[in-house]
Amino acid sequence: ASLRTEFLGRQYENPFMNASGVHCLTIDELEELSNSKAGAFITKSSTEVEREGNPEPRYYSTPLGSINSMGLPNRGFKYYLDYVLDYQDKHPAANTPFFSVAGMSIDENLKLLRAIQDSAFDGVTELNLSCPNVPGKPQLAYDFEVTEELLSKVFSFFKKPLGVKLPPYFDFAHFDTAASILNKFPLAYVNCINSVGNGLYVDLETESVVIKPKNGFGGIGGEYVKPTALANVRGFYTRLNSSIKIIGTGGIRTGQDAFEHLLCGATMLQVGTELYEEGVSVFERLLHELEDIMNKKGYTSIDEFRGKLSSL
Ligand SMILES: CC(C)(C)CCc1c(C(=O)O)[nH]c(=O)[nH]c1=O
Repeated sequence: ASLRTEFLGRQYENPFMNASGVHCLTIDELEELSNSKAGAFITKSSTEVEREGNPEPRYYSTPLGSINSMGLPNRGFKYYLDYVLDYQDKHPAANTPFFSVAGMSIDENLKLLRAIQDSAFDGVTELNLSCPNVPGKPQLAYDFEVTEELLSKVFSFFKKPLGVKLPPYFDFAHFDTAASILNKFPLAYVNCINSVGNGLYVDLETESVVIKPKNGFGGIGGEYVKPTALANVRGFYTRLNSSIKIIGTGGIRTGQDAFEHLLCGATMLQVGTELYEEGVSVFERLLHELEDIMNKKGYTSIDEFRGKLSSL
């Protein structure tokens, strides 16, 4: 079986990549991804100015996944733009890494995207819509009016391939409303899902939370979130114009999880918690496990089953 994947007119050896935020903060980490079996990779969401992020502990592994409140630590926009432009020069034949942006305000997002538009960057840009809104209002992607306003402004000048990273939705009315807004724009893809917001993990022995920021509240990843991730992949796959592709993120720990995301309609697959736990060798394991499942089922390519989930 072949895992070759076409995405936005580019050919990838396989659909696997890191989830933004995991193993992609420094050039060393990015280079390790570049030299791994991952089919593609993406930078940590960046802001204009370097950020230290929240006090530690801010990430905690649990038996079933992870909880994090990193606080958007990153080396600053220029660090990552310099890296991807240098990568383009050094690897002219390879696919350029994806570039993730998470401004702390609408204006900052517009400023960063304008800089990308005006640069020589020829890759794919991911706009993290889990970025904060004005205090007292929910994250951007849960504020439909502001999301539509932002995307209208973005697409008035941004002409390079752009996807959006979405938090999970849990109500069909939200799937419908979000999809009706996203369908208005020439988006390259939606990436479902970001971590499940504001979970809480309790340590029985210490009778305390396990991360310092936000009194222990943080985004949940790993096995906990796979059913929600699959629902969001499927929910948008069945609602969006076929020109808007899906990246599946959330709960991918085995080749089986990867197969399920593809069956629900995903094209690329992002790995977060499992990559954090296992390191970049996770990609070799995942692609072999996915290949084995495809061989057992008699599939020679992913196109034969992508999106073909049956209803009963
Ligand atoms: C939550 C934000 C800090 C606004 C964005 C960065 C981010 C973080 C983070 O840097 O805390 N963690 C996640 O699981 N997803 C994210 O999108």
